[in-house]
Amino acid sequence: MTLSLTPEDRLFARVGEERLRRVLWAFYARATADDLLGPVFARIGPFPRGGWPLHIARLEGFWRAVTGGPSAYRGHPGPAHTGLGIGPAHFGRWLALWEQTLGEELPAAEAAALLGLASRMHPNLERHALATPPEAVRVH
Ligand code: HEM
Repeated sequence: MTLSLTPEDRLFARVGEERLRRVLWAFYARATADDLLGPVFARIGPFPRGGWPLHIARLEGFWRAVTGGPSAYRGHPGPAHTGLGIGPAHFGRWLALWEQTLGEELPAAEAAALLGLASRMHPNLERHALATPPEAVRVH
């Protein structure tokens, strides 16, 4: 019998949970120090303290889920990006830093796969980012 696993199913095992965690801490160290992205992440607290351990744990759950690993993540990434005041420039920078971090932390195939996943999520997340927050919608 042949197991028909997609590349994403095997991705979590290939990356490994320790390396995934290292990627996330390295990425957010970079993102929080970035002139464009940093101020947006201030809401989570001073990196690496404040709400960061919890936030990274949440993001780890998300990346475990999308790479086919065991995960208890049940969040809604789209709406989390509404009302932050971010747009295409932020996403462009986010993806550039993601690519840079992946290139430093992972072998080329795994780096490319994780970059591909984020690139595919980009349009949907950006659509949410540009949407009007529900609380700002005027009711006539
Ligand atoms: C393709 C690119 C991106 C991916 C894959 C991504 C992924 C995520 C995920 C999975 C969460 C957690 C959602 C939850 O709480 O369940 C999150 C939250 C967040 N993201 Fe992103 N993100 C991206 C781009 C960005 C950009 C460009 C910014 C701008 C700086 C940003 C800022 C944030 C912030 C501030 C939160 C926390 C929101 C809150 O709970 O207060 N993200 N992101």
